[in-house]
Amino acid sequence: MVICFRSSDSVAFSTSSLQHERSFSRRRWRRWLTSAPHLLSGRQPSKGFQIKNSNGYPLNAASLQDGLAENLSAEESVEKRSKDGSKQNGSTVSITIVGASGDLAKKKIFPALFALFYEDCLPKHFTVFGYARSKLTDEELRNMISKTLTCRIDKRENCNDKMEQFLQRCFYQSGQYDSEENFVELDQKLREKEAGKLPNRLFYLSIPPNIFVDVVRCASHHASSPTGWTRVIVEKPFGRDSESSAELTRSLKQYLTEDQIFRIDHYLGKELVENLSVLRFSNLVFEPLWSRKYIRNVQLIFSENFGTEGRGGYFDSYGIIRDIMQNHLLQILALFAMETPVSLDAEDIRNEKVKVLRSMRTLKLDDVVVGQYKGHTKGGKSYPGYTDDPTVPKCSLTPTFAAAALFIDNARWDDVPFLMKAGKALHTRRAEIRVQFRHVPGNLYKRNFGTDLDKATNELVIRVQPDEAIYLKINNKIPGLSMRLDRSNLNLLYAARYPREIADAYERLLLDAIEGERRLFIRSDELDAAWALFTPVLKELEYKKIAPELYPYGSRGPVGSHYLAAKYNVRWGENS
Ligand SMILES: NC(=O)C1=CN([C@@H]2O[C@H](COP(=O)(O)OP(=O)(O)OC[C@H]3O[C@@H](n4cnc5c(N)ncnc54)[C@H](OP(=O)(O)O)[C@@H]3O)[C@@H](O)[C@H]2O)C=CC1
Ligand SMILES: O=C1O[C@H](COP(=O)(O)O)[C@@H](O)[C@H](O)[C@H]1O
Repeated sequence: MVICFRSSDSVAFSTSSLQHERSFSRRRWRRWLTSAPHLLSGRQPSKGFQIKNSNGYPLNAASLQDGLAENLSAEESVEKRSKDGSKQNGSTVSITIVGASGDLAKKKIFPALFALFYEDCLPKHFTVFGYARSKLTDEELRNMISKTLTCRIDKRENCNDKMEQFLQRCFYQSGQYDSEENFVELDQKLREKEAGKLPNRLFYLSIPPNIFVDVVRCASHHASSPTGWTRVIVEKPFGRDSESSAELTRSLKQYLTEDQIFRIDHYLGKELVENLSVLRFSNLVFEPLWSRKYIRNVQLIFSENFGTEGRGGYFDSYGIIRDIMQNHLLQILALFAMETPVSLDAEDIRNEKVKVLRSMRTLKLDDVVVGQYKGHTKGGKSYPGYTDDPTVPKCSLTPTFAAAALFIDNARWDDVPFLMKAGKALHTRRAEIRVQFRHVPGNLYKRNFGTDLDKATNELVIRVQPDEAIYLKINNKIPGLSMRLDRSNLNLLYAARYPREIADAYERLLLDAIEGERRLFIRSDELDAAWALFTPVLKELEYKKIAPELYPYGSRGPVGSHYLAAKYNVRWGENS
């Protein structure tokens, strides 16, 4: 039996307005109950055994018992807790991917839904709808997505059967994004498939941002669930600056409440980013060191070894700061630097993230370096420059690389540089967090390190991708009769420790959205704080027409980033 037991599994039993829905799926209840027979028998669990959600909260056993006391089966008990508590013939979830013909839908969303289906993590009754302007039949949609579905290396059993079963649950509706009529048609099709069950509806906006609001208007007027929940996943970019982001939020909130909006940042769904809080808050050896007292600097590094080919049209009006720094890297920074949340509830975590973001110093132009890749020939192969893309203006000043020094003006992080670096068309593909610790005061072994004491400091590296790993650089003695020191890694390499494929970030996030878990989605005040930090410098770069430093495709990026780091006595981590 495949057990769908993820690290973000959660039970929302809080009574706050944002959290009062019962977000725990029936299938997962059933599995937990099966794995905890004492709950059914009424026997006390053996010492040390406690059912918990992934956030570490004990399950509200009393609530479970309530249902059981009425002689309801576990499943019926959960059913009874469903939103309207009515005696409907079960509930169903319809997932509509708006922009189903697009790159993200094909590359990530359909494959993630299939992976969830394969793992038995989707509700028993679910339907997937593709919606876009392209004229496709159900069969054509199935054919299109079947090409992108894969089974994990270690999960191939019945793969073809499972794919077929999944595809049979996929349907297509062609329509315009601003046509009320077309959304009425979608609603009719959704109703048909929902077949009288309590309908819950999730819309995934996998479309260019200029049509978000049209879709939300039409969907909320004509295709939202009449009795169940309706949620909307919104893809980035959430605006270009503070004003446009606030405007987007205002427009969406004409039709949706904040708790219906799931702003996705897929980096928050990555395994090693999820693990950040676990590493920090559940290991005594780290949390006490997590401050200016012991940490010299923190580096957040993103690099890709390919350019913007094929996405130049989108990229040129955003650039790397908006594409990567303002969202992915800043979200990681907030999780890294936040104070201990009151609990692992979504609102408690997001409250702490907002506090960090609001304590940050607005970024200044002096603390930013921008670059743009140029064409390069290596080993007889030619790589195009950014402006060689026909969808990019020849005179574009859009940065494809940026480095920035950020500061958090609070007691914990006062004066600690948080250096960010993000770039396209660099020498390697990598995302990592590097924490460089201070020197050991009065180090007895300092003579053994020569003059460069920086080389002797500890460094913790959290490699988000590829080859997920957490390693700590330490000093040790080389075995032998002389006293010679060496640098070694205490290394948790995920591939060695957990020899199974790591789930894609979109799987975790889709499942969370289906279950109403908001912890990994961006709240509007977080977004405002993130834009407040970057908007002035983005405007200044554009207003002053700052020319980016050119760097060759496949290189390590502009040397300017090293000067920026040096200004704060920082050396970028190895290989970056
Ligand atoms: N692709 C990626 O890797 C990532 C994408 N995103 C975001 O996800 C969203 C979707 O991305 P992606 O799939 O790449 O986008 P696409 O450009 O592939 O667009 C998705 C679909 O939207 C429709 N569409 C495209 N352009 C227009 C237009 N100008 N007016 C109306 N409809 C249009 C097309 O469908 P049809 O013509 O059939 O209606 C297209 O298939 C975007 O917001 C993007 O920023 C975020 C992270 C990564
Ligand atoms: O959001 C984005 O992310 C991708 C990188 O995602 P990854 O999961 O492959 O690391 C990036 O290529 C793209 O430009 C950006 O919009």
